[in-house]
Amino acid sequence: MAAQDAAVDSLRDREIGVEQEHLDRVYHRLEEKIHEAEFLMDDAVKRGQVGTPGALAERDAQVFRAGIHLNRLNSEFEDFLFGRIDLLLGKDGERGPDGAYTSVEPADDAVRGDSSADIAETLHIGRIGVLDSDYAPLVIDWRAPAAAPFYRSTPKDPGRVVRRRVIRSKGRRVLGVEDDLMRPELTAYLGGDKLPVIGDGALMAALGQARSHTMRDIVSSIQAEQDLVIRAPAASVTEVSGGPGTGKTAVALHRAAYLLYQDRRRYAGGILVVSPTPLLVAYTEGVLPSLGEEGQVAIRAVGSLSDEAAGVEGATTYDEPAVARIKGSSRMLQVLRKASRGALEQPGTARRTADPDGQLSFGDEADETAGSGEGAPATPTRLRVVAFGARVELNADELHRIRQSVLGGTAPVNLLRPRARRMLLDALWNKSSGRGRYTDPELAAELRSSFDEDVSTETVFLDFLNAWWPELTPRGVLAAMADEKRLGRWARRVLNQGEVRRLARSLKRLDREGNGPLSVHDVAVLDELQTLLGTPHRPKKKREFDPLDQLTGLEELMPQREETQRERAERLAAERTEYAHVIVDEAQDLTPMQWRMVGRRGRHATWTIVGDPAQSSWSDPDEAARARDEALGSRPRRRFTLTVNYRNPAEIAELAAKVLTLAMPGMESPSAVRSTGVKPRFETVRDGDLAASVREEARRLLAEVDGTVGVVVAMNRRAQAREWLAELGERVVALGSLEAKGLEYDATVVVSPAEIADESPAGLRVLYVALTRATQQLTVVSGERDLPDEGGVPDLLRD
Ligand SMILES: Nc1ncnc2c1ncn2[C@@H]1O[C@H](COP(=O)(O)OP(=O)(O)OP(=O)(O)O)[C@@H](O)[C@H]1O
Repeated sequence: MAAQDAAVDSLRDREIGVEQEHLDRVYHRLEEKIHEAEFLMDDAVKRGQVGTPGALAERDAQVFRAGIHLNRLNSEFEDFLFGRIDLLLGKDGERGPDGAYTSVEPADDAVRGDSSADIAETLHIGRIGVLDSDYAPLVIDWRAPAAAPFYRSTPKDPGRVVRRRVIRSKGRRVLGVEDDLMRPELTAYLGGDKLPVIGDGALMAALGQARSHTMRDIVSSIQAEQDLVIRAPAASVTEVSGGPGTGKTAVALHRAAYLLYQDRRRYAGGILVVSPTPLLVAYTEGVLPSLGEEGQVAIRAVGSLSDEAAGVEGATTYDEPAVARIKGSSRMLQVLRKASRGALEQPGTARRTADPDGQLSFGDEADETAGSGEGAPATPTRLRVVAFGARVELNADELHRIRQSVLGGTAPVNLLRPRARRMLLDALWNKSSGRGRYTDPELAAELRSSFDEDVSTETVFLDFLNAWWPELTPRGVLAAMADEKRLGRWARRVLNQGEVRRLARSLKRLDREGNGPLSVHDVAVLDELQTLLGTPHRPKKKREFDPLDQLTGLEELMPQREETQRERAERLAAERTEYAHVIVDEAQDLTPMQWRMVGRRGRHATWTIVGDPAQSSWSDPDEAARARDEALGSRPRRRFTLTVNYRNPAEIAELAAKVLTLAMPGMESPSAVRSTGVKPRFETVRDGDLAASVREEARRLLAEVDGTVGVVVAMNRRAQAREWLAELGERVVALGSLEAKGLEYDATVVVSPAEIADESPAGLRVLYVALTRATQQLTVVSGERDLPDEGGVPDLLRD
């Protein structure tokens, strides 16, 4: 036995040596390329000094190319080279642009009658492609067509692949190799020797690794069904569904990298990834840089998607479910349409001004109303100006009619101000003595234009216009909705009284300008208001001219420039309002109002949408599905389903499936790819001390696993749970049930399933999410409310 082990070890060492030699060759070539690039940069600088337009253009082009080389080659990839495939002879002898043979199917005579065959081609796969000096491929970029068989080939459908090898390396050192044999029935030869096979597969090795607080890329172990999604053509909409842990998030991020590789020019318009929570953004944002992509992809939480509305920090608070339900619903749109127009009228407190008729007016003696009293200045109800030596006045009714007439139609309110101004002048003119003074049209027109000029530059008129048709801000309108009476008017026949009260109350945290903490659902409301209100055009400040700006993408490739790649990505994301491709992660959770917000960012985009209806925390999935359809319009869709759960061991998946049956009867669970033999544990609260029970369990799990422990509680226990765990160090995280979405931990503690399930109408689905976060171990801690049996199993999780 020992002799056999030693033989395996020496075979493994030999194969590691073989790959080490290859990696050495690759690095040697990379160094040559770096020297070339440095030379190009030097040369480019010299050319820049010549100063003729031709030389400058050439310099720019050279700097651009050299920038690409330097930036990519200097990137510290931890495992630059990670895969290899050994292939049979292909059907045709054609080579693709990367130097590899293109055929997927083996030639008819590739396998001999005695089931033996020769390896005709070996390809190494890495994060970027490298050609040797004769343009033969040393490493193929993982996204190139020639690399597809590395992911697609299976023993059932092997194509030309005989052996698929995952190479583990760090920097310049190869640490290990794991092989999968795709054609075990063959006796294959490589250079006359029998093809060796090491280990039993890379996938299991990857899945067994401890988790950290950031997601890893899966580039070396993408599975066939996932690869189909990643490389699906970009046209229109790609929809991916699949249960927890099937790799939807991973696939979506790899797809972003693939699309950029495939058509960088097209996606220079940016890729937006919409994530449900800031926690999931933080968890996933390292994946794209590890794939060599950064600048063009913006990963944003749905609560910070609308910069205009939310500011850079975004929203992190959550409304109670009943309020979230109102704010997210498409009924809200009707309310906002009315509010955005109604907010022009400001009841305010200023009615008690010194106007002789007891009315608020602008003009003559009684105008200084703005700023009097507390709260917003009231909307003036009279405009009085002096024209041709006489007073001309518009009363409340006349003003009302003008307002209604300007507001007819659907144009954004703030953009209607010039029209309002014009109609006011028309009305004043019609009442003035100027009208009818001349019959000659030219003279009449001249008089009219000097009337307009005189009246519209008068302070009285300007102040009136500012108060009567103020520029509205989304936050200001939102704050106006905190007034229950006004909101009641705007929501008539749309929301019932109870809903109006709840909604108004939830907005009381904002001050009059709308400053104050925003909830995640407020953001989509603000974004909608932004569209309904519009932004008046203001001339932009001119930027200084920089010739390098003309080369798109150059800044991203020039690490020595002041702005870092990340800063640039953030700036571009903030400046961008529309994207070339939109990826929606956890799409089942977007509310109708959020779909509208996201839809506006991808009006001309192609889309990738990943989600799982069984994990939806939105109470009316049908309504959300309709809103999704509206956002996507009639674009054709291509649908994929992922079926294998790579995260949870079978023991945990089985338990979660019980809740799935309650939450979505008839819905199938994905099949778990591995089993650990460790069953979930059930604990009940001891001595009524929930904190101590949870803490003790978290501590126990910390000792059991190498990586992270997540403790999931009902949303209203979030703050409490953080305190319970404060002393246990950084490997433990406390999460509200809605925050657990998309995340994973080596071990999790789910606290009181009943509390989580009762939290909202979608509570059972939220519980299903909570139960599917662990890669190794799960403990459920039950309180009284969970009605645990003698084994501690809560009511909801019993057979
Ligand atoms: N092909 C793969 N090779 C290695 N690991 C994988 C593979 N596919 C998925 N995983 C791992 O499985 C875990 C789950 O993946 P991911 O978070 O993308 O799933 P998901 O479908 O988005 O899950 P959920 O719906 O629960 O959020 C991650 O740790 C991911 O790295």
